[in-house]
Parts: sequence; structure tokens; C-alpha cells
Amino acid sequence: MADLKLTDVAKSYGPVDVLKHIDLEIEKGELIVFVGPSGCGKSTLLRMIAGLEKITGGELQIDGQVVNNVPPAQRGIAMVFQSYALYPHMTVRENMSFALKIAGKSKSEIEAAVNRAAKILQLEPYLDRLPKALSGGQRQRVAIGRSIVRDPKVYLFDEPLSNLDAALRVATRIEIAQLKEQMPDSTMIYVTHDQVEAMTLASRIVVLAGGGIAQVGTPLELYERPENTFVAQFIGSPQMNLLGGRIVGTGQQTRVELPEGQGTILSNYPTKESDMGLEVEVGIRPEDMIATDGPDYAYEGEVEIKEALGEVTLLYFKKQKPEHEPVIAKLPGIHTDVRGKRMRMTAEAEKVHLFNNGQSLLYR
Ligand SMILES: Nc1ncnc2c1ncn2[C@@H]1O[C@H](COP(=O)(O)OP(=O)(O)OP(=O)(O)O)[C@@H](O)[C@H]1O
Repeated sequence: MADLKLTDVAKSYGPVDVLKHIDLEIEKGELIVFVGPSGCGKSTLLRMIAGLEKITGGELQIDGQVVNNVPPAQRGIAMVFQSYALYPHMTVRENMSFALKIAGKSKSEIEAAVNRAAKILQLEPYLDRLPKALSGGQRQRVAIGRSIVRDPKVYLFDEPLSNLDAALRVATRIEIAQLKEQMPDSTMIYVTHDQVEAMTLASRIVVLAGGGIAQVGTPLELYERPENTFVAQFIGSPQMNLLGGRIVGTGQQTRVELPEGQGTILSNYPTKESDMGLEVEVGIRPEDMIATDGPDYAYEGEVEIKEALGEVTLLYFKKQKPEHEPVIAKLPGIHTDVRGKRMRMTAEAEKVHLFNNGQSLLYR
């Protein structure tokens, strides 16, 4: 049975629909990450699951129970926010014990729960310190500790790392991954802006856009088989190149002509005879671009900008029309003297994505 089930869930503020037709099943033990552009409703959806926002349509079930009208405290969930809001005058131990004391738990129960959480989070050396004597990452761990002691069914994280600096973000992200491994049965939902967090932590990612779900899948499914151009360009950095094309050969492999690149390319996306001549968008990730001297190329252009990042070099090709996005190639290693040079690019057929009107030809 799904741990969480959302059926046709909707949210509107007065006449404004923020979310609609959200259908999602989350299994026990999953770590689900919500991503999407700013304002797409990630936090709103999380807050509706928490019970902090009213659901204006549809049904939310937790553990088989409809909880639309159940108050937050009775939903068996715990929420960790980006601002950790610890009580400054209480020690780590007192901060972590507080909710259990309020709930009337016995001293021994509280001690056992706090010790267990402190062990999982490696907070044992800090239990008698005040929050001000802790680093940002340690404070965030105490905030997580306060939810672990309550042994909730579902953990909700709203951008828990966004107040930390880059190095600490990486360290704390790894700690959250380890925390999840130590609590394999806990269900977690995590909102983030950070793609790397989403890709590394998630068992499945939910991409939200335009008030709905653009795709749900494992990180690799979204990366390798995006259902639409939105997900294709949202996942991966720099974003996937999209070039206008026309199908000129069909079958198990499809050949596409690319007027913008003056070449043609093969894709492993299969097509039917009736697709002959179909206008498509051809998606090639920058990291899948291969430089070639051969006659069989997809794109020829002049390198306008070069960014050397050490292990890779980004090449930005000169746009042929102002309304085009620049085509970007991410080549391994260091490339000198490429600015102003004309180069030909291609990609392996298995890395070439095809879309029609924004929808992948794989999912027709
Ligand atoms: N109380 C409110 N009244 C009216 N509109 C609201 C209210 N709260 C949020 N919204 C709107 O709902 C939409 C979704 O907001 P939400 O904070 O969920 O987005 P988000 O995806 O979490 O954004 P971000 O990534 O910027 O944090 C936004 O357009 C926002 O302006």
C-alpha cells in the first residue's frame, strides 16, 4: 500500500489555480524530491501534505487514511524547514526533547529517543551545547534530530540546505543520504532548487511545472528518457540543446535532417513510416556532443565563446538566428585555440532525443 496517495489534488488561492490534477503515489521508504521552476508550487504541495495549507480539491491519504481535514499534529509527519529555528536558550538535548516532553512522554522514553537520534546524526558530542556554539550544519542536524525523536511516518524537508554555504551543503547532503540509509523504512519528501541534491538523493523525482506534474521518475529515467522538452531542459546542466528538424528516414533508427546545423543525425527513437516528413525537435545534451571531422555530422558552427572548467570545456556556438538558443557542447579535457573556429558536431544515436510539439516520441 502506498504510504502517501494524492488523488486529483488541487490548490487555488481565490481565483488563482496554483496546482491542479496532482496524482501521485509514494511508497514507504521512498525519498521523493520535488523540483521545478520558482513559483511552480513545490512548497505549497509540501505544506498541503503537512496540513499547513488547506487542500482545495481532491484527496490526500497518508497510510490509507484520508487526512484532508486532519490537523498537522495528528498526521504523523515531521517537517524540517530551511531556517532551523532552534530554541536558543535550550541545549541540543533540550531542543530535541522538547516536543516529546510536551507530548507527555516518560523520562526514559525521551532519553532513549534522543540518544538514538543523536547517534544517527552524530550529535552525541554536542548534546549539552547551546545552538550558538554549533556550526550551521550541526544546527541543521539538531533540527532534523527534533523530528527523528518523534518517529514520524513521513519526513518533509523544505529546502533544508539552502542557508548553508557551498561546502557545507555538500557535506550535509551526504549526511542526509546516510541518514536515509540508516532509516530505510522512513518516507521522505524533499523540496529543492538544487539539481545535484535532487539527482543524488532522490529515489524518484517529481518535476512540477505549470501547476501540474511534468514527469515522475528515477533521476536516471528523467535524464535518459525525458517525456517532454520541459523536463529535458530542466534536468541537466547546461541544458539540453534543442534543434529544429525533419524526419527523413524511419524505422528502428530514425534519421533527421537539421536545417539549423546543416547536417543529419540518427536517433534510436523508433518511428513509423507515417512519421516521414514530421517536424521534430532534436534534443542533444551538451555532454553528448562529439566533435567530428567526418562527412556525417549534425551541426556545423563557429565557436563564439569558450569556458574552460578544467576537466571539461564548454563551447558556445554562434547563433544563426537571434531567436535561437546557442548550441552548447561540453567536451572532456582542455581545448585551446577553439574560439572563432568552425567545428562539426555529432552524437551517438542512443543519445539523440526526439520530440514533437514538446512531447517525446518515445511515449506516444
Ligand atoms: N498565500 C498565498 N496567496 C496567494 N498566492 C500564493 C500564496 N502562497 C503562495 N502563493 C502563490 O502560489 C505559487 C506557488 O508558490 P510556492 O511557494 O509553492 O512555489 P515554489 O515552487 O515553492 O517556489 P520557490 O521555488 O520560489 O520557493 C506562487 O505563484 C505564489 O505566488
